[in-house]
Amino acid sequence: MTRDVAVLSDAEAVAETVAQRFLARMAAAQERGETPDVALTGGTVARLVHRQIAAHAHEHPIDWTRITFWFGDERFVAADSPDRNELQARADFLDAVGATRVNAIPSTAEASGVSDAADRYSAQLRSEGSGEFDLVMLGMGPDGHVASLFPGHPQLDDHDHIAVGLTDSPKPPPERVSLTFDALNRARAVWFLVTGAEKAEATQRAWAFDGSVAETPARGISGPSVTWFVDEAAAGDQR
Ligand SMILES: O=C1O[C@H](COP(=O)(O)O)[C@@H](O)[C@H](O)[C@H]1O
Repeated sequence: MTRDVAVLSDAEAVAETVAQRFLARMAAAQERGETPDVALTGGTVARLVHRQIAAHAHEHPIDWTRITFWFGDERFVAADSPDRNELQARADFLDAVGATRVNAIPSTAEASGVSDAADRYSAQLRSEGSGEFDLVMLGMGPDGHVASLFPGHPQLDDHDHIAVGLTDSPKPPPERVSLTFDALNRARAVWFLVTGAEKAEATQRAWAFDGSVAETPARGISGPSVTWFVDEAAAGDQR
């Protein structure tokens, strides 16, 4: 695994940099004749990134109907709940750019519970995914969680599923669905989007030579190419 770190001045700078890199990456993939699979994340900095993508989309020759979007995790709530990562991403950029291949994790309207939603999403990814994400974007919580894989939770050790459900997320809402590490790591590239001083300790643990995935789930990300886009506050002393 290679790990690159880009330390930018603040969250806006992270959003602008990631958006430009994303647009260039998608244009290049399509130039090669590919239809990339991309896993999106929820979270505060992701929303800034998504809005920057919408603002600059017209500068790049991208056919948005030839990118397949997925979600790394989702809150298991009503389809129209503002807590849905999907709805936020649609509002922030997917609808504006005209994305048509948007694979949402089932809501409470479509699945009987988190396990059912996880099983349905796993089946969808198996049948409609290419088998590898071109890009997975991930936020990281102050506790080191990624997607909805939280410290000390059994989902961290699941190697039998593509997606798993949980009903006891320490961050509300409690019912969620998450891709597993095995699924998230089937990616040509993983980009972490991390900003804010409250993330500095978790960032330090994630980058440390030693440490456990149980304490800091971000350490479980081990795709071939991992890039951290962080602001100075999240980088803390490690700049
Ligand atoms: O709940 C979630 O939180 C994380 C991190 O969000 P942030 O606001 O601290 O950046 C996010 O990665 C995840 O997708 C989301 O469901």
